[in-house]
Amino acid sequence: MRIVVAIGGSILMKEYDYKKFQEYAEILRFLAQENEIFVVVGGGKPARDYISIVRDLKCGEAKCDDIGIEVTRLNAKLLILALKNDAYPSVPHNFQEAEKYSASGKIVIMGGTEPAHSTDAVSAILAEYTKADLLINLTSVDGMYDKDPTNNSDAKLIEEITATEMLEFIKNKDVKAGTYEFFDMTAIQMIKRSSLETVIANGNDPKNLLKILKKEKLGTRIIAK
Ligand SMILES: Nc1ncnc2c1ncn2[C@@H]1O[C@H](COP(=O)(O)OP(=O)(O)O)[C@@H](O)[C@H]1O
Ligand SMILES: O=c1ccn([C@@H]2O[C@H](COP(=O)(O)OP(=O)(O)O)[C@@H](O)[C@H]2O)c(=O)[nH]1
Repeated sequence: MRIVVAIGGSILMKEYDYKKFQEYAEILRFLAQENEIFVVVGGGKPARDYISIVRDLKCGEAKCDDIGIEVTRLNAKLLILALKNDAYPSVPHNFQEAEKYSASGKIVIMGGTEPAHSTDAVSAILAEYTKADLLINLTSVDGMYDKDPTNNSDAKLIEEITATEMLEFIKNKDVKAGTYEFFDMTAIQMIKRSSLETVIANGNDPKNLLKILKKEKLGTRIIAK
């Protein structure tokens, strides 16, 4: 299968330590034996720290996004280093390069591409661009909830949701650099228009990737309609 995996920056850069990169490298290496794998890496707290400096410098949101992209690319480079020869050595700047690099047979790891969306959108566009069979979005919570589970103890996990319902749910969310809340509009629109089989799950345990591929009931499944 051809699989695009989005790993939230809040997962890889939670503790600023090598262990999570190493754990993901092992799981991705195993999956790559039977599947074609693309990974899109987010920015996490480092991205937000840099973005806040650019914002304070009054450079505008697009320049904030630009710096955020640089951080996602740095995080992608760290995962490439953890994967050693199993990953393509360069971080693609765009989807054409990502597809070209995958011809090497190695795992392609990318970060952001251009302003005004998040790496969730990059992973959905990449999945459409490469006609992937599955898009997996690994985040810091178990999936999509009916409200932010970090601030609401009574938040309930949504096991299945249509892309249309998701668009309705997030339509008033903030789209400033660094705050593409939970899942961004572009990502959902791509999932819908390309009928991308999509699962959102908790990436704190990399082994959840294996459970998803074994079709275990996990996280939130997005029905692309
Ligand atoms: N409806 C929701 N369902 C799940 N998480 C949500 C929701 N609304 C807001 N969030 C917040 O979104 C966070 C995950 O998004 P984000 O911090 O961007 O992580 P990632 O690094 O995966 O992109 C969660 O920690 C949660 O607090
Ligand atoms: O294609 C992209 C990817 C990322 N970003 C910027 O980089 C930040 C970090 O990316 P993301 O939010 O996806 O990281 P994560 O949510 O995983 O921390 C985003 O908030 C945007 O400001 C962007 O402008 N274009």
